Amino acid sequence: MFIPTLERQCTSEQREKFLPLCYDYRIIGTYAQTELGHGTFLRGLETTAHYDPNTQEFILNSPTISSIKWWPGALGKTSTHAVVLAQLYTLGKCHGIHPFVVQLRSLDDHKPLRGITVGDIGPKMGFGPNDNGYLKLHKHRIPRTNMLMKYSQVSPDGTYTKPPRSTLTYGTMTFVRVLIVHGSAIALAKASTIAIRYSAVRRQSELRPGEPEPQILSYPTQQHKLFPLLATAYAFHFVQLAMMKIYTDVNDQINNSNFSRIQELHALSSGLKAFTSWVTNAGLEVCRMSCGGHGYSQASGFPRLYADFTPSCTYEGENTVLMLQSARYLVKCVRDARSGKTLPGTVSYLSEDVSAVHSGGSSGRDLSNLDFLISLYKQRASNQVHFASDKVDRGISAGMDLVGALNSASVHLVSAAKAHSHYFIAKTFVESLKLLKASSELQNVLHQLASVYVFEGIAQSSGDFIEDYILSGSEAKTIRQLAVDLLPLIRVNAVSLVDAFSFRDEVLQSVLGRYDGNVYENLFKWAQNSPLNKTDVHPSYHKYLGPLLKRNQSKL
Ligand SMILES: CCCCCCCC/C=C\CCCCCCCCCCCCCC(=O)SCCNC(=O)CCNC(=O)[C@H](O)C(C)(C)COP(=O)(O)OP(=O)(O)OC[C@H]1O[C@@H](n2cnc3c(N)ncnc32)[C@H](O)[C@@H]1OP(=O)(O)O
Ligand SMILES: Cc1cc2nc3c(=O)[nH]c(=O)nc-3n(C[C@H](O)[C@H](O)[C@H](O)COP(=O)(O)OP(=O)(O)OC[C@H]3O[C@@H](n4cnc5c(N)ncnc54)[C@H](O)[C@@H]3O)c2cc1C
Repeated sequence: MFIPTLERQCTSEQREKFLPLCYDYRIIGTYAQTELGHGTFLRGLETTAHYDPNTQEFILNSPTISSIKWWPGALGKTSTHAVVLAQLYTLGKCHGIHPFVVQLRSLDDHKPLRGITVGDIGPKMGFGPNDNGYLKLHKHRIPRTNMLMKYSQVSPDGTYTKPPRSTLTYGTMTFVRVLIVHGSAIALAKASTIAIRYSAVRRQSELRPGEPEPQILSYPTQQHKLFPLLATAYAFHFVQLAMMKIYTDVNDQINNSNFSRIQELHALSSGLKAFTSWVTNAGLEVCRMSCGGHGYSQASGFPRLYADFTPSCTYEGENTVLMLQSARYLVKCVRDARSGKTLPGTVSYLSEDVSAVHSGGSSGRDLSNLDFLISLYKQRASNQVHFASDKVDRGISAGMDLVGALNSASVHLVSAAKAHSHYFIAKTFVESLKLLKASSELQNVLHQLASVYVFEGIAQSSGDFIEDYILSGSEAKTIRQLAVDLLPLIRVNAVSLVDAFSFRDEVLQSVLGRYDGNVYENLFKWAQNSPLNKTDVHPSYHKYLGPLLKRNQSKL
């Protein structure tokens, strides 16, 4: 995050000064924004940067215990520099959060500089090798030119020039949220690879006396656990491509001082980061548990994969907070639509009349047609967004202010943002396949994946579709069955579909997911390397177990 921030927030002179040092690994930096007391509420950050016009320096301080920077990756022991987000004060006025480049450690002996106290925050659930750290600043002075001044400036006499948009400071977070969508796709693809390969190797139980034990991948329940997640990994792959394209386009516009789509990008990236990381987080556990006991071994690769992925739901914007950010924009879009304004692409459906025609019992509608089903996802999203928006309006009519009305409707707002994100993902998956140049055989296989993703997505949220009369109960049941009927067809290509992710064994780091499927021999070999097996009799025997046993044997 250090380099992307410099690339996005530096003036051209600052780029020339700092970026070569980064690219050549002459300095190593981190992004120090979160504090002990605040991670979400950025306007509440307490670190201060007071401008001293006499020396043309900023004086940085951590004024309270809660202002100590806390969590930044590689801050504890590795980074020589940091982008520090601090409240800017100049000529006696506070201008809010701004980014400053701060050198933390000497480039000669790596010791912390004067006014800098840094260290590691201690063991975490995962990311063991990463020294997430703390930073306490005490009257630490930096040159005026170390404030990143592409968008806002402080002149030598202390005069402040404000940015065209205050939220431009948040641009790096948007970029990383887009990367996390990619990270979700990768993590779920890895977990699917491990679980499906292992399920093809593992044989268990005797269905009928005398018959060989079947591969567990042949059980419909195992397929029902894993194949929708496999399809989701493919869906997220296409979504991250689409998300990165939108990000690049909007970022190019921003670089040309066109800020018209910055809100739409923030809302979409926030919703997709939250949606994909939540789904992936849960999916990793389903994949682990589908591998039985061996899934719980470090040898499976799942414990580390989960421990390293799960903070994706928290960092770079806690998921609930980001869903609320997305929903806040959607409510604004409903208002704009109702006042006749044209809405941008990813939200234009909110101005369409997508009112459902209740299907009743036998609808005669083609419930296997993906384009039709995507229109139902659209209906569901539109209904949820309008419902939540109306709730906000009712809150205001009841005398609440906007903040109060948004907060009171927040549970529904999160549901609406989830439905919006889900519609975007399902639509993007189906549309991406139409554009794919592939053989008819491959198109057929991918269509099966898109179908099981769309069917299962409705099955798992059928309440949304039934409550709003988008589907009847019997139609929802039919769609649920359509998903189950697809499973044996996907089974034929399941291993090939995970092999297609092309994870090398060294990257997958999983004995269960080895490409050669030689699991048992390698599990046994892996166990031999366990530290506990260095000696046949563990040293602790002589200190504890031996004396205990001998003492009790003498009583026999
Ligand atoms: C091109 C090169 C590509 C290279 C790709 C390489 C290949 C990659 C391969 C694989 C990828 C896998 C790897 C994936 C992992 C990536 C690494 C992950 C490591 C990350 C480590 C974690 C780092 C961190 O956690 S850094 C700290 C993160 N902190 C946050 O995110 C804080 C979250 N909180 C907030 O953002 C705030 O709540 C808030 C600012 C959103 C809201 O605060 P507020 O109350 O002050 O404001 P309001 O709600 O009133 O909003 C005000 C106003 O601002 C708008 N807004 C807010 N944020 C933004 C934004 N980001 N952009 C635009 N606009 C924003 C908001 O909408 C409001 O607008 P209004 O118009 O409504 O007023
Ligand atoms: C592994 C890891 C790496 C990190 N790396 C970095 C880094 O490099 N740099 C950096 O600056 N930070 C980093 N962070 C910090 C991270 O960005 C924050 O933890 C994150 O932004 C969440 O903020 P918080 O911890 O204050 O959670 P909080 O916001 O306190 O969240 C706690 C709960 O409060 C709820 N909540 C908060 N606000 C609202 C609201 N307005 N409405 C409804 N509910 C709300 C949340 O939904 C959540 O359930 C990292 C964190 C982790 C775990």
